[in-house]
Amino acid sequence: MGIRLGPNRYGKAESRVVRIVRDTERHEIRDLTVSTSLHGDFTAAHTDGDQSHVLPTDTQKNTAFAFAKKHGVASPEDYAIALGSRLLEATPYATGAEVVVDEHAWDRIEVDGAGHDHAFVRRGGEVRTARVEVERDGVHVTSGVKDLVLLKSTGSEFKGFLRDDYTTLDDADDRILATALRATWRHSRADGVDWNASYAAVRALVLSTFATTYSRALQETLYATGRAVLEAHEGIAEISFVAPNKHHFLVDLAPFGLDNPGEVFIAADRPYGLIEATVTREEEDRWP
Ligand SMILES: O=c1[nH]c(=O)c2[nH]c(=O)[nH]c2[nH]1
Repeated sequence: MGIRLGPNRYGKAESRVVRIVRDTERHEIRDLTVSTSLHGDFTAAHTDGDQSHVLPTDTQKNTAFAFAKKHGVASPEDYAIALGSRLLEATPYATGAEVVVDEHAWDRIEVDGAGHDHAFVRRGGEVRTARVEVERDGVHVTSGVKDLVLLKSTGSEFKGFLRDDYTTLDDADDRILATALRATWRHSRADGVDWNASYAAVRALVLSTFATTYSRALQETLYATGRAVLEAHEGIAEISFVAPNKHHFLVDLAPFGLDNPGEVFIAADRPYGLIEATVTREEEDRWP
C-alpha cells in the first residue's frame, strides 16, 4: 500500500503587530495578532527536504509587519486582504494564502472629559476577528467576534426537554442566560465593503437580538440572531456561532434560613454546555 502526503499548509502564527498612526498629535492604535499560512505545492519540502518552493515563515512574519506600515490597517479585513495578496504573489507555488487577524481594541483614556491623544486603556473581553483567504481565483472574507461575554438576568427558560433515566435537570422558567459568544460571518463579496461599519452593525444587532429576544434555549437565541443578521445584511451569506452556555446555578440558601428567589447564583466554570449553529441562506451552497 502506497503512502502519500496529505493536506498541508504552513505559516507564522500569532505575530503581535501594533500599528500606531502618528501623523498628527492625535495618535491612532490598531493592535493585531496576525497568523498567515500558505497552501499549494509544497510536497518537495516534505518528501525531499527541498525548500525551493517555500517562502519562509520568517518572511511571512516580516511581510505582516511591513504591510502594517506600507498598506496600513484601515480595518483587519482590508489589511488581511493586502497581506494575503502579497504572500500569494510572492509564492508562485502557493495556490492560496490564509490570513487570520484578531484585533484587540483600545479606548482613549478619558482625561477632563475628553479622550487623551496618545494614552489608551485596553478594552476588556471581546476580540474582533477576520479570516481572509486569497486564492488565485478570488478572495473570501469572514469577519467575526469572539469572547463577547453576554448575560441576561431574566427572559430565558429551558423546559420540555427529552428526559430519560439519567435526567436530573428540572424545568427552568426563569434562568440566567450567559455566554462568551464566538460569531463568524462570511461575506459574499470582498470589494466595496466598509468593513468597520459592517462589523459595528452586525455586533450591534447581535447584542440587541440577545437583549430583546425571549429565549426558550440558547439554540433559539442563536437562530434568531443569525436570522436578524442575514435579513439586515444582504452581503452576508452565512453566520456561525459557538456559544458556551455559562451555567449559573441557584444556590440553596435554605440551610441558612434564607430564601433565594433568583438572586444568588454560583457561576459554574466547567463543564459547560456548548451550543453551535450556522444560519445560512436557502440558496447558499456550502463553501468548501
Ligand atoms: O439553552 C440550553 N440548551 C440546551 O441544549 C441545554 N441543555 C441543558 O442542560 N441546558 C440547556 N440550555
